[in-house]
Amino acid sequence: METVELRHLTIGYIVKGQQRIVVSDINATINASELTCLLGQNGIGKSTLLRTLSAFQPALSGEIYLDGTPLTALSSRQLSKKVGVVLTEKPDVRNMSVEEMVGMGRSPYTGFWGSLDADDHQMIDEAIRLVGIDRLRRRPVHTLSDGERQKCMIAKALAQQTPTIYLDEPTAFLDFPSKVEMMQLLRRLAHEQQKTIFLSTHDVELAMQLADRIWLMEPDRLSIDTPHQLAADGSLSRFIERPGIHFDTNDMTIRVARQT
Ligand SMILES: Nc1ncnc2c1ncn2[C@@H]1O[C@H](COP(=O)(O)OP(=O)(O)OP(=O)(O)O)[C@@H](O)[C@H]1O
Repeated sequence: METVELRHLTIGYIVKGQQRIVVSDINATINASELTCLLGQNGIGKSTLLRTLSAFQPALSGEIYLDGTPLTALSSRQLSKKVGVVLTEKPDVRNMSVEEMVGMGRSPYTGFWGSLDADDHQMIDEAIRLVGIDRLRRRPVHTLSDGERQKCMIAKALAQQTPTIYLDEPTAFLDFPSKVEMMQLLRRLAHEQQKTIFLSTHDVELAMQLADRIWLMEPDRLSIDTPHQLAADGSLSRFIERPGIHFDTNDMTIRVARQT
């Protein structure tokens, strides 16, 4: 069980020598055995947070602890055995098959050029089966559709067999049933394998139904609670409701008015 703890974490960028703070002083915990969904409007800082948690970019200040160990104390090899990451960047690969790409998830254990043993192959097969891309396994990754590639990159993170997985908009390109299946799979992995799963999404209705906990990022605050509690205290209405968009807090559904 791995728990992620953020202490006084300030995230953002250095632009022309000046700090550009995106979110300041985050104090929070991401729990193991839970699916946690990060919601917030465009440009609010979701990717920045995920990249900072994954050590792809430095925090401006504060600390991130992975099961009590500061993230900055871990080597990249140690980190790759603890945290699997699926970001939105397209992988820059040619002539690598889906099976080989998913196999790259095993590289923390085998080394980049290391050979895969029977256990590795079993984990690769299992990851491919779980995300439902068996028929794509021999296809070159650069020929996949956006949704197919997204599933492939999620399978790679699953093959990595880490206790923590961060995903930036993992359902963005998926068709509707695939979005549901992917979120259900990630929820199941959190519950059955005690994984810590933290993902950003714009699929608000799915997050409300399937997340154990929601992080709602807004310009002046970060609210963290169960979907029901965030509905009950008005946070989700504040985030969702606009003229012509109504959020029903009781059954947690969104209704959209026809304008004409
Ligand atoms: N390299 C960068 N340098 C400076 N500012 C950046 C950089 N990358 C992103 N930003 C800014 O940081 C803020 C947060 O961006 P981020 O990508 O984290 O938002 P997001 O919540 O993931 O948005 P979206 O839902 O649109 O993907 C935005 O104002 C963005 O313009």
